[in-house]
Amino acid sequence: TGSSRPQRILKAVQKNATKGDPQSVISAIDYYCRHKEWAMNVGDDKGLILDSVLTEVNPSMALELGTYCGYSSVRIARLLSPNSKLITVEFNPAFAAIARQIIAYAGLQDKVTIVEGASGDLIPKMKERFGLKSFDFVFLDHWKDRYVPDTKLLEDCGLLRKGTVLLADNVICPGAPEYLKYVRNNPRYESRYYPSVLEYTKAEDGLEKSVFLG
Ligand SMILES: O=C(NC/C=C/[C@H]1O[C@@H](n2cnc3cncnc32)[C@H](O)[C@@H]1O)c1cc([N+](=O)[O-])cc(O)c1O
Ligand SMILES: [Mg+2]
Repeated sequence: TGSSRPQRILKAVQKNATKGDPQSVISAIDYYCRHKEWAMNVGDDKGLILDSVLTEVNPSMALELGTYCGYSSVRIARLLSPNSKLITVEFNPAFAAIARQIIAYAGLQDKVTIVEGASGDLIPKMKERFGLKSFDFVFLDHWKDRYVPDTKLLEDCGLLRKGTVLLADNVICPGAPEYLKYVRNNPRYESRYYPSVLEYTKAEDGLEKSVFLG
């Protein structure tokens, strides 16, 4: 049988990027997915917004839901301060295996922990497993109908603190309408929409940044 799209993305990284250079890994994936084969990475346009929000928050503990090939894990981890960590959750073992190799190729394996499993099962175990109090930053980029239940779960498990920033991909395309309703009409969140485009296309999409007010 042939290769998978994630495997072809890994090959493109190994062929075109420089080991230990996160920016070259990001550029290699963006080039491949823009010119050869589309893939659901947050991409370069929305990636710049992710970078700026992340730099502003400067999280010690970051969480990503939906690793896929690890593109946004690399984008996030490359901007973390020393001793800061990213935990990224992925339930497809094949995708997790590719992401692990791409994150390692970028030289960011010491900053990123990939946890295999379903977010709904793993979130309640995070405190005990990682001895953490709360997350400073959460990037939501997994199945869009999981954004609301997992946000509620993060609240209920005491994993959000006053000021934690949630950043959600695809709130327009494919869309996360229930999530927008949840965070925008909620006194516990201060929400703002960052307009952009769907990765590697001209279609409208954007990121929703929501600050948890405690
Ligand atoms: O569907 C999209 N993303 C879903 C992402 C899914 C990824 O997160 C994992 N996952 C899902 N629920 C999970 C629960 N727990 C753990 N991993 C999970 C899946 O195994 C996959 O690796 C999408 C689609 C488009 N699009 O244009 O169609 C564009 C985008 O930017 C997208 O993000
Ligand atoms: Mg996405």
